[in-house]
Amino acid sequence: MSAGRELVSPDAEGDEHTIEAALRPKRLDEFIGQARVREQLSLVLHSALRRNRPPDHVLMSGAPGLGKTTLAMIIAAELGAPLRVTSGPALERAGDLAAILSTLSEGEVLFIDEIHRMARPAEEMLYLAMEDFRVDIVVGKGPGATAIPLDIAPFTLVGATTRAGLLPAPLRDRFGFTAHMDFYDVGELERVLHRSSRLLGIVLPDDGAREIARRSRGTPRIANRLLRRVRDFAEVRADGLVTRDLASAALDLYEVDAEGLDRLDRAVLGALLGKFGGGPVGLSTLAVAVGEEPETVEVVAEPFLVRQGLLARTPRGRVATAAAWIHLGLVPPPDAFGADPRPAEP
Ligand SMILES: Nc1ncnc2c1ncn2[C@@H]1O[C@H](COP(=O)(O)OP(=O)(O)OP(=O)(O)O)[C@@H](O)[C@H]1O
Repeated sequence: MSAGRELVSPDAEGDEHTIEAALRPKRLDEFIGQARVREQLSLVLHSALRRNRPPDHVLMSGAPGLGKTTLAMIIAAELGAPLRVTSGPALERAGDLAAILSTLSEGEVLFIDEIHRMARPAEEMLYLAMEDFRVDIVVGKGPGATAIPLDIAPFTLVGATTRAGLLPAPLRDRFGFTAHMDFYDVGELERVLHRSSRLLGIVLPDDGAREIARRSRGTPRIANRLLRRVRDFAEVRADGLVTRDLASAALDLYEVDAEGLDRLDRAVLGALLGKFGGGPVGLSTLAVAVGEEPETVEVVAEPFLVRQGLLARTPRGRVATAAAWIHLGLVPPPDAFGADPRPAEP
């Protein structure tokens, strides 16, 4: 993987997990942005605390790196409850989930990341556990198999998914509250950066913070990562002060462009324009053209490109907008998606 690609990938890599843990807000009032989600969640949690009951199960959906894991930890901290963490791909068999559910303590928060990737038998076991705090342990095989019901302690499930649309309806319906996490705006990312720079001991003037925030793809994880790379650059090439010009030079070096597009984003747009005349083209064809998995293009690149108004999803396939042509320094054809249909002024 190239340096540029790693830098703006929204997934955490290597030592980053340790640094992320140190930078995570621990309580709801430290959590920046997502105002609506914060307010809704605060009500859910406080009313549960008043009733002295575990709150409803919570589903969080949104792109990688927006703070879903952080919020799950905050939920447990606000409830004063222990937290158990697992992920959909780790739950291959019903027994994997039964082992966790049967050892939960009362009120514990169970966080399942990537819940849409859980295997079917585990998913079915989860329905009953969420609704009735019960699991059926199947003993034996074939016609002689019997299900032994086992009560489990009332718990709160917090599920996270980058693809809410892939969750089967019976699972989605069992969550009492769904938090839709959106990309952060530049102002919110500036606050994330100021907070992180204080924790990391980096001197970050406002204009430097703004420049990094603008290029962070609306994602706190990327903002924190760019901050560290810009800090390295500032220490080696300057006096450590992260000014706007310095941030801009550092991020140019790392191939993060002025709108925060990374190599994959530019490859997707470049293929769309260069190979398919702006589209429409199907997701898998586009993914093959850039040498990536369709899921990577769909989950990592597309949501940001759509949000930036550079790509549109249409019933006939992916289409580059007029703004995409302009972003890559090209002249959009008159029939480009989103082009102004009026003739130019004489
Ligand atoms: N609202 C926020 N305020 C401050 N920092 C945040 C916020 N949201 C996320 N972060 C920072 O971004 C990093 C990534 O967040 P987190 O791991 O919670 O994302 P995620 O959505 O769970 O990602 P993934 O789905 O890829 O695991 C954390 O280190 C955290 O410090």
